[in-house]
Amino acid sequence: MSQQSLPGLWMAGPLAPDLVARIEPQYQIHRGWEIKDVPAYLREHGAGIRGIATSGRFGARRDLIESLPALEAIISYGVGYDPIDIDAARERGVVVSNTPGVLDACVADTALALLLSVSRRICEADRYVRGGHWPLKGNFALGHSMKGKRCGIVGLGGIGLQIASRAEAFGMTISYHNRRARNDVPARYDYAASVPDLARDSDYLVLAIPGGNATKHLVNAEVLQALGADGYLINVARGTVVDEQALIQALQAGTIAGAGLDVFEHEPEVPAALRELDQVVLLPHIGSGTHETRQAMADLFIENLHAWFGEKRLVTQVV
Ligand SMILES: NC(=O)C1=CN([C@@H]2O[C@H](COP(=O)(O)OP(=O)(O)OC[C@H]3O[C@@H](n4cnc5c(N)ncnc54)[C@H](O)[C@@H]3O)[C@@H](O)[C@H]2O)C=CC1
Ligand SMILES: O=C(O)C(=O)COP(=O)(O)O
Repeated sequence: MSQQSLPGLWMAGPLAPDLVARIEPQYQIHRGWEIKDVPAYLREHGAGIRGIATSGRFGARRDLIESLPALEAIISYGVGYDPIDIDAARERGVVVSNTPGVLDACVADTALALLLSVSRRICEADRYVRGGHWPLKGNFALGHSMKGKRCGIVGLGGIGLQIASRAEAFGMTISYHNRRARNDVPARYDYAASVPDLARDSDYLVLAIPGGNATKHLVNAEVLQALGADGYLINVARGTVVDEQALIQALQAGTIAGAGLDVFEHEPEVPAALRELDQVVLLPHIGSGTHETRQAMADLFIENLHAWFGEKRLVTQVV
């Protein structure tokens, strides 16, 4: 096939090089982030662009979706699709896929790593040894045991359920908040009708809910107050779910005990006020960041891509 007759793909940002190398022979890739004059480029090439290849980071805005007349499908890498304008896609009859399921275990592992780190003060203790404080100041301060503590999960979906089973293995009890109670989860998981209610009854409030407008600042000053001075916040969801300024104030005032955060409101920028706090563990959005999981995500992304352009179907369809 000549390059011209391959399906055209608008790539919204630099996806993993090995993924791009795998699809490059079968698609004509337009590297959107490298194009200076997008309107002029689209006037010339737009008619051949049938797909957008993107991720939960790069998204797909309404203006891009509306400016591609031949667009059929948005294929996204990652499960979260909050920066993809789903309404715009639906209005245009454009289908959207993501990569759910294959990353659940990995992201749940990250959540548990954060739970352990804040409870046992692992990162602080590491800094204590490296800083040469041990011989001078003696034994390090005590942490908290996770056994017997209450783990409240906001968003009991694919990732949330894997967090629940791991937390149970550490001897924790599980409660959760979703829009509705689930009847397909263990009956011992208590349902809380609101996030403040869940926070009030939790020692650890763990966020595993989608981002976007519907969940923006769901965790605010009221929720943090409800979590209380002995409570910890763990966020492996999206930075936008938490009012970051309210979180900083709660941590500085000791309204909550600490936080473990993989995601931030304006990542990769992380407020200096958070970086200064010892009781906070900060990760650079590595929830799904293992070789194995990224490979599985790339495989599912490519399955969706080929399924759409080969058979007009998607394996994991959002809309
Ligand atoms: N830190 C990281 O690297 C990663 C973060 N994520 C984030 O985790 C999120 C969850 O992923 P999955 O578990 O695969 O999704 P999922 O769709 O399986 O689960 C989400 C759960 O949240 C619930 N929910 C959705 N909106 C809600 C609302 N407004 N109020 C209450 N409950 C609500 C749903 O009913 C569902 O049970 C993703 O959307 C993504 O933003 C996902 C992968 C990696
Ligand atoms: O799948 C998701 O939603 C993710 O957050 C995955 O992380 P990434 O954006 O691929 O680093």
